[in-house]
Amino acid sequence: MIRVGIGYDVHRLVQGRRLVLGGVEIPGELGLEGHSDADVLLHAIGDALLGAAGLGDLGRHFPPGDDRWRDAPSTLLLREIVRLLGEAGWQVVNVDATLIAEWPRLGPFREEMRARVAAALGIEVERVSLKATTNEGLGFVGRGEGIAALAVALITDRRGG
Ligand SMILES: Nc1ccn([C@@H]2O[C@H](COP(=O)(O)O)[C@@H](O)[C@H]2O)c(=O)n1
Ligand SMILES: C[C@@]1(CO)OP(=O)(O)OP(=O)(O)OC[C@H]1O
Repeated sequence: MIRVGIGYDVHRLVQGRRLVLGGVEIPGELGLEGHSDADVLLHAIGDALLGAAGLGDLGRHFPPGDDRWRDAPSTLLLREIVRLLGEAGWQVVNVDATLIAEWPRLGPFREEMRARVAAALGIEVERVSLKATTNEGLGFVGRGEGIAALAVALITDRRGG
């Protein structure tokens, strides 16, 4: 059995917050607002994995009112999601995600992000694909008010997937 899931997330760019994307802190004046570290890329990947397994979404497992997740690294959330999938008999085959942001450019950070995502998921880095696009100056992403991310994940119940 294999199953596929999709994830989407958005966080607002604000002053006075760290910018963490794909588990990597990116220097700059603006960061993402949220209850956790607001790593929008990892949240999209986490939702895709939960969706593939039919296990709901991030808010179900990590409620925003719960102090345990305040400023929590989203790599921790991903590890917990992989644990939940494992309990249900699933393992990750691959993930593919797209960052939608005018800034920062993904290029300089892509390989470090892939390595961190792969480590959090417990899979080889070759199974993690990270891409980016701008929003061509359009809408809230285009105005630099926020960053969005989309992800797709494939999971299997077979060892070695
Ligand atoms: N935050 C981003 C956005 C884009 N890129 C790279 O630029 C290419 C062109 O983007 P367009 O939105 O103009 O199509 C895109 O394919 C990415 O390679 C990026 O690295 N980081
Ligand atoms: C990750 C959680 C954890 O409290 O909070 P946020 O960092 O605000 O992220 P979001 O994607 O808005 O919602 C999911 C939450 O469960």
